[in-house]
Amino acid sequence: MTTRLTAVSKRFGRTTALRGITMEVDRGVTGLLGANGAGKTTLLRIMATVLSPDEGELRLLGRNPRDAGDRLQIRRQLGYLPQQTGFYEGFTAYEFVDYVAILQEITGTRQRRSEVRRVLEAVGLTDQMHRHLRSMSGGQRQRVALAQSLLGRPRLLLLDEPTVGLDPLERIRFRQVVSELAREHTVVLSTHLTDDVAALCDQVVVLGHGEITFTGTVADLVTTAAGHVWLADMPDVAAAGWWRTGDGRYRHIGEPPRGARLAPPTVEDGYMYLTGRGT
Ligand SMILES: Nc1ncnc2c1ncn2[C@@H]1O[C@H](COP(=O)(O)OP(=O)(O)OP(=O)(O)O)[C@@H](O)[C@H]1O
Repeated sequence: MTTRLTAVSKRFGRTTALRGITMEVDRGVTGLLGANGAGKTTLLRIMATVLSPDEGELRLLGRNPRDAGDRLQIRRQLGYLPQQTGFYEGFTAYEFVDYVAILQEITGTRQRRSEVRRVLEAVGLTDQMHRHLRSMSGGQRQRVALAQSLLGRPRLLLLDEPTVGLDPLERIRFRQVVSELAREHTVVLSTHLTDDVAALCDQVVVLGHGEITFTGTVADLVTTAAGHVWLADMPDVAAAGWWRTGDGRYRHIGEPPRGARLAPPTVEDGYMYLTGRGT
C-alpha cells in the first residue's frame, strides 16, 4: 500500500510552505525533522487530507485523496495526532477517547467500548482511564491524544511533534509506545528533537524552508557530519558553530582546521551540519 508524494507544493499567500516535495513512506517510523516553520505541520496536514496541495500528486495507502470515494477510504485507515488536541478538560481519558470513537462512527456499543479500552491499553493508560484530563500530566494527556489516533487500527499514523513538553521519562514511555506501534503501522512523526529521531526512526526526512534537504537512514544522517566535527580546548570562530561541552572542551561543526582532533558525529551533528547552522 504505497504512500507517496510527488512534487507536492503548498503556498499560503506569499509564503511557500512546501516546494517540490517527493517522498515515500513505508512500514516503520519516518521522522520529519526541521526547524520551526520548515513545513512539517503543513506536510502532515496534507497527508492527513486536511489540506490539499496546490501542485503535485499524492498517493495515500495506494489511493488518490482527490477522489471523494478514495478519500473516505483513506480517512478510515488514517490516524492523526495534531499539534494541539482540543481536549475537553472535564472528560476522563475514557470519556474523551469514547467521544472521538462516536464521532468516527464506530458503531455498536460493545464494539466501541472494547476498541476504546484497546487503544488506552496500547498507550499504557488502562489504570488511569477514569481520571479527568485536567488532572493528568502532559505526558499522560499526550498518550490520551495518541490513543484517540489509534482508533480503528489505522494503517497510516501521522504524529505532529508528539513529544513536545514531555519530561524525559514520559518521552521514553512515549517512544516505547510508538516503536511498538510501528511494527504494524506506517508512522510519520514530525519533530525538531534529534534525540527522538535517533531513538525511533527508520527513515529521516529533513525539511528546510519547505524543501527536502535530506532523505536517508539515521546512520546516513550521522555520516553527513563525518570529518566535520572536532573538539578543541578553545573556540574556533571560523567554525559554522561551536559550543562548550560539560567537560570544558569546545565542540565544533564545520570545516576542521588543520590538525584538528576529529570527533565521532551524532545525529544532532549531522542535522546541524546539513542545515549549516552549527548551533
Ligand atoms: N494557515 C496558514 N496560513 C498562513 N501561513 C501558514 C499557514 N500554515 C502554515 N503557514 C506558514 O507556512 C510555513 C510552514 O509552516 P508549518 O507550520 O508547516 O511549519 P512547521 O515546520 O510545522 O513549524 P513548527 O515546528 O513551528 O510547527 C510557515 O512559514 C508558516 O508561517
